[in-house]
Amino acid sequence: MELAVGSTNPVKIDAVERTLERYEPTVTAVDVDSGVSEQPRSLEETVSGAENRARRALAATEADYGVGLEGGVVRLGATPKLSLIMWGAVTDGDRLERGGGPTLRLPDRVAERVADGAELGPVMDDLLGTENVAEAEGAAGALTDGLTSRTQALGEAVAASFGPFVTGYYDIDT
Ligand SMILES: O=c1[nH]c(=O)c2ncn([C@@H]3O[C@H](COP(=O)(O)OP(=O)(O)OP(=O)(O)O)[C@@H](O)[C@H]3O)c2[nH]1
Ligand SMILES: [Mg+2]
Repeated sequence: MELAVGSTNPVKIDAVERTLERYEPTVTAVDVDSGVSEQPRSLEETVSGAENRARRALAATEADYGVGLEGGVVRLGATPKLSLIMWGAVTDGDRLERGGGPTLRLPDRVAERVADGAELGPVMDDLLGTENVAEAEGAAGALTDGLTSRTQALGEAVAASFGPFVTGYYDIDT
């Protein structure tokens, strides 16, 4: 199975390769524009980023499927707290399916800076004293003491958005 992923971040490529291992995927990383801000700030913007990445990656290749993954932040609850969300989109050029990964609350000192306009990755690096944690365990790994990782978390979004293409359960949808 040939897959085009709309990112050159190795963590995203790895998440797709590992999750879809059963289908013996050949994965091409495509440097596409997400069409949304570097740090999406709503569910809609995050999902749009994933959709654009999936469509643009497929359009740039001869792959069977285009896959897009996007991380964003949303406000949850009454207090102005931010949570990290991860969404995926998969298209075969005809249908497009979406699916989400986990949601993790951000610590207040991280959320405050992201709310002020900063991008999550660099803020996490500052907090942890790391370089490019977004290409390693990610905020998802750091905030759970390694109970999950960015690869695993993104993998859930891949599974959720790819499922409709490989099961028969959606065939009766209109
Ligand atoms: O989904 C995520 N899970 C994580 O555990 C995580 N840790 C950090 N970030 C940051 O969230 C922002 C948007 O992410 P994003 O989808 O634009 O990815 P990215 O910028 O790393 O790659 P890409 O844009 O080159 O594809 C970027 O500031 C990332 O650094 C994460 N996002
Ligand atoms: Mg990005």
